[in-house]
Amino acid sequence: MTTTTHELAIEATGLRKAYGDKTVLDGIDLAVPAGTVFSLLGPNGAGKTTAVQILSTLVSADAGTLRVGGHDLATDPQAVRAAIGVTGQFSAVDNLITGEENMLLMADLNHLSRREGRRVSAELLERFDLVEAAQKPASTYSGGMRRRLDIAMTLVGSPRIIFLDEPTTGLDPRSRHNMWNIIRGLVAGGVTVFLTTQYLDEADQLADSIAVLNGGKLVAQGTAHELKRLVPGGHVRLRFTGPRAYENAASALREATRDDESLSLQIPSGGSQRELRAILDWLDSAEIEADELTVHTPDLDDVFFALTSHPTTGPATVPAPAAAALKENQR
Ligand SMILES: Nc1ncnc2c1ncn2[C@@H]1O[C@H](COP(=O)(O)OP(=O)(O)OP(=O)(O)O)[C@@H](O)[C@H]1O
Repeated sequence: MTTTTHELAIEATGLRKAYGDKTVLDGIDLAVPAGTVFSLLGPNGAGKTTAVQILSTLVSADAGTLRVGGHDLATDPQAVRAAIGVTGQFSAVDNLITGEENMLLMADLNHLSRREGRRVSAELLERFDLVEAAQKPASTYSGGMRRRLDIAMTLVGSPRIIFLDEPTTGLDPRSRHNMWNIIRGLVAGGVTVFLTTQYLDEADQLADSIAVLNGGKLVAQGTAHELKRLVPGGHVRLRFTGPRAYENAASALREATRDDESLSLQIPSGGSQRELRAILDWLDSAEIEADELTVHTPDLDDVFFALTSHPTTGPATVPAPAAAALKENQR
């Protein structure tokens, strides 16, 4: 790590925003360490894009203390703008001109000299595999190429913080994986990435830290691992080939859920080494042999559904035992 958690690239305290009588962000606190990927998740209309628009100076907040790149958003938006790059759902790519012309236009907007602009454009077109397409109009580009060009254009100004608003929506699996590698490359170079996404596997793959937005509040925050521990659903599954062993095990393991058809038992478990050892020790001492043991941990889909199933109830959607589990986990 080249950074410490003391260096926060993005800091928000009490961020509020309402449109008319609709409160979109109802007092949000965020802390994103420099050089990490932070992912904001939430259902459609939760306010993810609004958060990006505010933090990137495009829209003003109603309240809150906000710092981006060490600069106060209220007093020094110009410095914030110089430190960040934004690629959104509505791309900055001009379809009527070529990829290279788009890049050079960006270089002009960033006040690079003609020579420096050409050098940076060529380097980025190469890095994002767009050299062959560089002389063709952007209107002929595929969705994946357009996103790559969009990010390349964002990087012309060498931002240290990048906001990526749903960067892989609509891309095929290969292009999504390409984009993930690009994001990993950016972070390896020390860039901080603020990512909004509706793809939970994307947050799982990329994010150091994830926050779930629902009903105007952050209903959970933590690593993917911590969030997965918030929801029940983790279990160990024991499968037996013979009905005798199955019945013996079922009558002894009272908390297990039976599946008589597949002769399997499901035991609630967080999947820790200690819990697995206890189950194995118990099987040994009861002289019962399971034919298969599998561990199921909840995935981010389980977490998302559990935390965002009540659109209007706000933070109370985090079940108390789950909140305790997270606290325990963070100790
Ligand atoms: N300029 C605006 N004027 C009025 N309402 C707005 C405006 N911009 C956003 N909203 C409302 O604020 C809410 C949050 O919108 P936002 O686009 O931030 O959500 P989102 O989480 O990014 O959704 P999605 O995943 O669908 O992109 C929505 O109800 C939206 O209709």
